[in-house]
Amino acid sequence: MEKLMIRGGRPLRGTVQISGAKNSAVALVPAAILAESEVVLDNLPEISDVAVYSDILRELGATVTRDGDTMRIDPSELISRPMPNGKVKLLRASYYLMGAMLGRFGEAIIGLPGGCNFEPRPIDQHIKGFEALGATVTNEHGSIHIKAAQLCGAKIYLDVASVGATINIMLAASRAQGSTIIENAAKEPEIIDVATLLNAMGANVKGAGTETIRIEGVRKLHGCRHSIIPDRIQAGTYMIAAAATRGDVLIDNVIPKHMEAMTAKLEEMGVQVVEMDESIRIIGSPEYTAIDVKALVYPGFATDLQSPMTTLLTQAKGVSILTDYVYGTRFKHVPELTRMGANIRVEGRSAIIEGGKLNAAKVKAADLRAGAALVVAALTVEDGVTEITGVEYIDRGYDHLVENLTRLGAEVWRENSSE
Ligand SMILES: CC(=O)N[C@H]1[C@@H](OP(=O)(O)OP(=O)(O)OC[C@H]2O[C@@H](n3ccc(=O)[nH]c3=O)[C@H](O)[C@@H]2O)O[C@H](CO)[C@@H](O)[C@@H]1O
Ligand SMILES: C=C(OP(=O)(O)O)C(=O)O
Repeated sequence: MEKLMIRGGRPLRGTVQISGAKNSAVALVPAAILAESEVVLDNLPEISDVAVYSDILRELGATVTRDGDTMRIDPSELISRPMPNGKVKLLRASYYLMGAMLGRFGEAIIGLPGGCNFEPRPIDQHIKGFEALGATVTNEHGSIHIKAAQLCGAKIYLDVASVGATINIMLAASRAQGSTIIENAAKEPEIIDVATLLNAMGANVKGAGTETIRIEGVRKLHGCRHSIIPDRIQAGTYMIAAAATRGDVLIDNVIPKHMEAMTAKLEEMGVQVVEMDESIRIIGSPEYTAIDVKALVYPGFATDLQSPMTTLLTQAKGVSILTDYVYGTRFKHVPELTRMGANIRVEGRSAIIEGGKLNAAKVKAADLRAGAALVVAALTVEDGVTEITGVEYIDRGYDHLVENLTRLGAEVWRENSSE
């Protein structure tokens, strides 16, 4: 195990390149198994979730090679085989194997997903979708068994606009007979990215990015080449880090439209945000105003940025209230920030944050974005070195974190940890 060591107190300055999006990549890699020839994915992030997913595909018989940020997936020799344990337990998005295997083979046996369990994360809407498409779904000893003699298109209303359920249904429905309509679909940009890949593979998906998605099933899907959209959560984290350290950072390879909620909130606090075509410049200020933030589904403020945003709000004058309407108990970063001197209390789904300076401490990342919150916190600390364990969570989603921060002038390094 490793730990991150950060001596803070330096304003971040310079340019950071944002990699492709984790939450697209972990859907696009399994989507490739629906094709019958090679799929090439460009702008792929170098993160552990993607490495684990490529191993899973190899275990299923696909040929997967990676050269820089390009991955080639040849699924022509893929076999249908149960995946109850092992690597599927390491990441949340292994649930996409359910929709992809179901679409390709009409059956799937997949262990319940792992990843960041900051609160119970049900998959009832995924299952409801597979059943509506004609599959029989059972949970046997913690593995989901799904089987369909013939997938048939259906009208599916999602009780919650779930990103995972929307994508999983799109994957299976793209090979079903007839048309599927998903109502109350999630609208996150990653869903559009998956639809773009599927359509390039020969699928017929319309309406992705709106609350109604129509999928006309096709008999076969073929290989293609696709470039993954930039990671809006990584971009948002660097925007927050630049503001928290009172720095001046150009965040490059972003889609500013995806960052609108974050940009609006930063401006409300007093951060200067300059938008360009594919980049955003953040210019920090000595003083920030306390604000209220509500994490919602897209295009609202992203729940995945809620934890690092909590840290930024510790740098504002006065009391801020941050409420998470997506995950009401996603506050594992709060006790660790408190250990660093933050004044935060959690009430229901809200964190109430009183601004003040943070101190160096030994802290533990309990999940990916809790880790990001601690990294930002450590960067603001003026004296001493902060030690962050649980780095394996951070490595799930931040591509070249140490290199990027070092290039921006931060003092950050990895050490072996016995914890
Ligand atoms: C790999 C990936 O893309 N992960 C993202 C995805 O996770 P994930 O797809 O798991 O999140 P969902 O959009 O499904 O969850 C949204 C809400 O719906 C609820 N729900 C979800 C599914 C279900 O069957 N039943 C149900 O009740 C969840 O408890 C949660 O309250 O979207 C989340 C919300 O933007 C992000 O935090 C994650 O980073
Ligand atoms: C919660 C996250 O991811 P996952 O759904 O893969 O655990 C995240 O990216 O913040």
